[in-house]
Amino acid sequence: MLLLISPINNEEALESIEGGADIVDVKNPKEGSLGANFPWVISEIRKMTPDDMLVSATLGDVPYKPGTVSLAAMGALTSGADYIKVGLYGTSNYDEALEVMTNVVKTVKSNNPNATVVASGYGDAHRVGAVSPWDIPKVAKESGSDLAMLDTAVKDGKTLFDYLNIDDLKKFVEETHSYGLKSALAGSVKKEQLKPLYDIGCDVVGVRGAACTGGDRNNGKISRTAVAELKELVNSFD
Ligand SMILES: O=C[C@H](O)COP(=O)(O)O
Repeated sequence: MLLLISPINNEEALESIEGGADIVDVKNPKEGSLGANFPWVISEIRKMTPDDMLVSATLGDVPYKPGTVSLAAMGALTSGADYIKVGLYGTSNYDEALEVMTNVVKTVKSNNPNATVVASGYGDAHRVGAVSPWDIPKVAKESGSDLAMLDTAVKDGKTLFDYLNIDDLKKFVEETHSYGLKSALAGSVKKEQLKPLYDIGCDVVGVRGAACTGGDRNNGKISRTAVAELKELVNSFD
């Protein structure tokens, strides 16, 4: 299981790299759960990240505006991201989510066939009127995305496990795998929740809060010690 860590700036990116993250996921929590950061922040982090380490960028908790989101995808790509994550927030159903993702995939793959596209839904989609988490694997598959992901839309201390139990998450991972895609799970994931996610075959776990000082995704900062502890724990499962 790969460890994706979400820094907001160069300083936190360095901590993520030194701590041993597998994927450095540039994000801007001020703009939401999958808030987008600025192109120059993505470029700077790409420059400081070793070539063999993936740099991910979130396009935001995106609206149902396929053209706008496609243009954002192009921006992330040209800024150096290898991994493009789309938070399907403003898409309220399967068709809308598929339309957005199909256009993002077209944009990304026609410019860099090796780049990875992640279709992300939310375990608590019902709280914000977003597309159901159960539609995400099929949206990922039909759009040509590489991963189906779930995070949480509202960061109020509740975790992904407050909305989906381990059997639900297993179903999500298995459906995703049945399409030949990889799965990613996030949402205020705690240290003790890593093993259950590993056991159900989750391919990528996304973390910010648990990698920050005080476990606080907003007021804390990513620390290399916390990242290294998470990484060591994940490695111990193999
Ligand atoms: O992609 C993963 C997110 O950054 C998770 O953040 P969080 O652990 O604070 O919910």
